[in-house]
Amino acid sequence: MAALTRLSKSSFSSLSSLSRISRSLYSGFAPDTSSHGASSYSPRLGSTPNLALKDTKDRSVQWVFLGSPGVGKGTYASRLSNLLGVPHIATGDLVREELASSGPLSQELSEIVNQGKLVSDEIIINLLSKRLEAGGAKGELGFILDGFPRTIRQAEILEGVTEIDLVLNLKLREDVLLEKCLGRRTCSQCGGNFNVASINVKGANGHPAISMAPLLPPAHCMSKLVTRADDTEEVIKHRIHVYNEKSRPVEEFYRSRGKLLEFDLPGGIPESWPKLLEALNLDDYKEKQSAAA
Ligand SMILES: Nc1ncnc2c1ncn2[C@@H]1O[C@H](COP(=O)(O)OP(=O)(O)O)[C@@H](O)[C@H]1O
Repeated sequence: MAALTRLSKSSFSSLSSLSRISRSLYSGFAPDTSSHGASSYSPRLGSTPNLALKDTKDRSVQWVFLGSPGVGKGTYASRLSNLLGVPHIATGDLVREELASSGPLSQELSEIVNQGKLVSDEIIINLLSKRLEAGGAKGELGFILDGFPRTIRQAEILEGVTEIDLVLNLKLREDVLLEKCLGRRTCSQCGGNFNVASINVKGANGHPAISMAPLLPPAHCMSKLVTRADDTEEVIKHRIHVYNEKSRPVEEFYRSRGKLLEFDLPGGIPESWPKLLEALNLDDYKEKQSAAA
């Protein structure tokens, strides 16, 4: 009980700080339609008939990416962030930065992350608030959030402070998720993310066959590849379990608000990226942008 009171008190202060940051982030800036054209953008509604998008004239997109560990949230969020000119904010990256900083939280975080558990809502809200504040100071507008919200409580806090336009739910078979996580590598020098897994899974139980070529690094990164400490088989399985238990309900949270766009990945990047752009009604986005310029 005492812990609950403590959590709600501290979450309240984090919430007001996120709220304050969010307000300062979106007020006082002139809309910049030159780089991202958000004012004219609205996804096709095919698979989500109730998707009701806010008119985003005064700011850029505010999207959330959901999906199990290993599904490719980072890959596609980062590509879309480049395309739309909005920051890709991954709370997993914020946690890893904090871990690497050897700050006061790093020991506590490393134990939680390396066991595949979720960091407390309070810590995550704090890290995210700081990131949004830094972005606000640089004039960032809009965001693509990856890995947040991961609990209903985080979703409620986010809903209390700002409007989310679209929630993209990326989906992939669970056996493929495990292989993909085991194949993840990062270049310790340039920070690039790669995947050495070569996936060829036959169709079974109503699931179609799926093939994904590895995403190999350039030769100069090859000798500098590292594996995340939490990408061991045991920890990945636990993270997938935690996702199903704690984060799956977040899908329903947004589905019931008509904001969820489901996307089944048909394969690797070459097959999935064009189909994703099509699902988001962004397939001719670049052409429209240059025609309007
Ligand atoms: N929104 C969040 N809430 C709680 N913990 C989080 C959140 N985002 C990231 N984390 C922590 O950081 C770890 C790594 O996150 P992430 O890079 O998103 O991994 P993945 O999606 O591959 O599981 C998570 O296992 C969790 O411990």
